[in-house]
Amino acid sequence: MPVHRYRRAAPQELPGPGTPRPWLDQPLDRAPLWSSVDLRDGNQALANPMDLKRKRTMFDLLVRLGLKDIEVGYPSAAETEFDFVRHLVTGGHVPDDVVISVFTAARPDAIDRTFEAIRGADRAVVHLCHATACLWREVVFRMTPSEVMKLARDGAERMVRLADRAGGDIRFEYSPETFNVTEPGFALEIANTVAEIVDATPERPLTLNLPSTVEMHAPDVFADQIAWMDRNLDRRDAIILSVHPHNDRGTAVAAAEYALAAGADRVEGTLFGNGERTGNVDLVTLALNLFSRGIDPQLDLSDLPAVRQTVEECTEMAVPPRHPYAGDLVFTAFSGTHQDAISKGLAHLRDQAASAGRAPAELPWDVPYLPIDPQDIGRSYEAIIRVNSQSGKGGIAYVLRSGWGLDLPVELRVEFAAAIQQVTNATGAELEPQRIWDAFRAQYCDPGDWAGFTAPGAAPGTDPGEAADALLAAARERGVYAGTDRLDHDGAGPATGAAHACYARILVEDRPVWGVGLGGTAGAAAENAVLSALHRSGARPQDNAPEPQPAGPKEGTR
Ligand SMILES: CC(=O)SCCNC(=O)CCNC(=O)[C@H](O)C(C)(C)COP(=O)(O)OP(=O)(O)OC[C@H]1O[C@@H](n2cnc3c(N)ncnc32)[C@H](O)[C@@H]1OP(=O)(O)O
Ligand SMILES: CC(C)C(=O)C(=O)O
Repeated sequence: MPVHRYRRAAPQELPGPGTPRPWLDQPLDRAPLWSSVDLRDGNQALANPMDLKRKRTMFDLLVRLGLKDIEVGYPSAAETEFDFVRHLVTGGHVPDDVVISVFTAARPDAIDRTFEAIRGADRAVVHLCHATACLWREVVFRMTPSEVMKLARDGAERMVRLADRAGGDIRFEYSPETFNVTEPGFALEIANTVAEIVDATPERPLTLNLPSTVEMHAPDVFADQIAWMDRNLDRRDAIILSVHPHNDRGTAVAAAEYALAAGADRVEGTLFGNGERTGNVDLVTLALNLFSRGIDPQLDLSDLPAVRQTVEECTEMAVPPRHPYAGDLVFTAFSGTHQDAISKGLAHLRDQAASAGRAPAELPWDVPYLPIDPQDIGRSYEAIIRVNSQSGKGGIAYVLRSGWGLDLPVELRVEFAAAIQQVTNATGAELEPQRIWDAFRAQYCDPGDWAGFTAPGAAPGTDPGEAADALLAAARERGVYAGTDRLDHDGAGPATGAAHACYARILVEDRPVWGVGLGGTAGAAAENAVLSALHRSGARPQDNAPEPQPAGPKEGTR
């Protein structure tokens, strides 16, 4: 690896050692101002940029989620971009509490076209942007620092002139693109200059947006850069300090969280982090990180699967299975010990709720391995536990409980889990819940040759213990000597097609054998359980039975 080709970044100097760095030890305690750039930064990174219909779908979604600050496009870049802004402005599609912003490069033609796009708007933000870092100045613009300063000046002055003429409440955003790799003194000077030109005041603040256009530093270094700007800007009270983290190092979320704690007021990002290269900071993750710590994110993410579906349709890109909060697998455990802990945690929550006379959803969430309750964001418990060779009895029992309402006795769980592990070891693949259920029924709920065997004179609806004893007594008449070792009965879930379940362990020549029965009554379930156990034991009813031998039934333990 040619490591010599890369340089270590000089960290941002903050005055004096021991200067407080609240981002290192003070967690966020409120939601920031959110700004979505899905329709601009997200859109410009798509293979097929959104057409008008997809843009509108995305816009409506952002509004529904509660975004009040939405960058809707780059009107001078393409026809669709321009037309979409006109569609929103002339159609009156921007709700009263939402402000749209439009992006422009610092070029006179681009700025003019941007103002054409928002003509007639009651209010809008014009977002001026150009790179400021040395590499961009020298290689891309081929300009000196003072020429780049002039680019900013000219752009800002032109915006102010056009805004004066436009009428409406037009405000400004300025982004020194590549801020994070710009010399801090130059970034500060150019930001102060723009704030002065637009005459930023607390009543009409400038949004100063500081991007890590290409994320190059660790999150704490970015936070130091933000803190330094926060502490040194001339008109800090007239500035909405915004960050725009990209995710090249995979730390955009951490960088945004630190930057907010370091003094930023606002964060620009996209849903699920779509954007250039590795993407923009993911607003969903940021918001749900706040939510998971008991802070109202001020965004409605209560139906995250629907949000994801719309975003996938608009971007034509899939959210990966491990994506925080939204991915298919992020609330799923395959591994046995995790499954065991999750199912115990869920049962504990249910028990707590029952004893408090409340619904589980009303209690504080504290379930091992699950940072939030999937149901709080519109996800279900269905896929929490999936079974493969890494799974254990807890997970398998969970599948039968959640899908079929069967709560297996612990010893039966162990036995059945061993059978399932043989299958998963052999196939090396996941076993779907339906196949687990099929295997369970085939193994434990089949009376085989004993089907239709009845105890003479047994009344329907008999008590389960009596029903089992009566059947075993009848079996003795047919030469099969067995006694009940254990009998547990319980309700069964609707998916079983029966109201009752019974788990019978009988002793056949001192050999314990489990059988499971389902039935419309507890007695019928017990009979079916005993018959299945008899069948599993290998014993067959004989027509000419020898003398019956007594067998001592024992009490059930549940
Ligand atoms: C960090 C960001 O995300 S910034 C937003 C980037 N978004 C996009 O690029 C998507 C929209 N597309 C564009 O911007 C297109 O490049 C267009 C259509 C607007 C312009 O296209 P073209 O006029 O053909 O220019 P092209 O993109 O090839 O070249 C860029 C030129 O603009 C200059 N430039 C680049 N960024 C800026 C800027 N922010 N302000 C002023 N000039 C800029 C470059 O130096 C270059 O100048 P040169 O021709 O003198 O060398
Ligand atoms: C325009 C700016 C904010 C940007 O998108 C970036 O620097 O990544």
